[in-house]
Amino acid sequence: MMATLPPNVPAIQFDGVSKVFQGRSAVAGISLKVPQGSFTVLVGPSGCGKSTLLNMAAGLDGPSEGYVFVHGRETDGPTPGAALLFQNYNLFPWMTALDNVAFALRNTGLRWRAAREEAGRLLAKVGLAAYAGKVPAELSGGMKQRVALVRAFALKPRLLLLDEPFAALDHQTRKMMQAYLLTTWQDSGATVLMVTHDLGEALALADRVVLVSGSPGSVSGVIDLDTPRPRDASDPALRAVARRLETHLEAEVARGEFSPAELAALSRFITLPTD
Ligand SMILES: Nc1ncnc2c1ncn2[C@@H]1O[C@H](COP(=O)(O)OP(=O)(O)OP(=O)(O)O)[C@@H](O)[C@H]1O
Repeated sequence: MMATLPPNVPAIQFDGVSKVFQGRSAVAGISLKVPQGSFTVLVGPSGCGKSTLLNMAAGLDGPSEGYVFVHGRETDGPTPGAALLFQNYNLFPWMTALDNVAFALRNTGLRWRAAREEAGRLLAKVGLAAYAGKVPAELSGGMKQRVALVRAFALKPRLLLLDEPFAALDHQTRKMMQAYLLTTWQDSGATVLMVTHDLGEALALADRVVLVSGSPGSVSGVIDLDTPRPRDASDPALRAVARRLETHLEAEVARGEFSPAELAALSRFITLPTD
């Protein structure tokens, strides 16, 4: 069991963090606090260092300068209690979807039988009851991603690091997975740090949107959202935040931080879907 932290200690703190790869700076001078239990979303153009920040929070890589603290401790190797979800699933290829999830549940202390029952219930929640007995090679990319998210939550992480987890999903499945993520996060008390290229998704889910821009990347804006969820696209408070985001991004284009094509790709989503 992990010790309870005083509530004012951030789940993640980047303190003056820079990262250099082969002489090239990926991020520079990042100072950012991710509050415990928050849902924080990183948004920014391709190559500004969002995945680099997630990797450092996961303890898979260390900063070249500055400090990364997770749950009050400086990172030094894989972060205990953190689950990472990238786009490449990382499911065990020889195990069925059910056993991939049950295996994670076993790590939380359940016996196989109870773990399999619970895994079946969780897979049903994301529309995969009929696919529980399939191995990953028999599943579509979107299905594998759903299994991977269910498995990540089954580990009961204190910190969930998500790198564009829904990018490969169709609109309907994406909505379902966003709803699943939101309710599971609300029930778990975990901290979520998620990268997305979809501003509508950021507005629908986040407590806090962190804008990263430039090369090397740095934090160019932080927008807090406190409108209740599920969020309504016609809510004037949400509209106001969407406008602030748009204004911010337009200023970034004017400064050459984003290309107009990148802005167009981001803003495609800024109008919140109504369903
Ligand atoms: N292991 C590595 N070795 C060398 N360069 C790297 C490595 N990881 C990242 N980089 C470089 O660091 C910069 C930031 O990469 P990163 O993947 O963090 O950006 P990103 O914002 O997540 O991009 P995207 O939105 O396209 O996924 C890029 O220039 C990338 O090429």
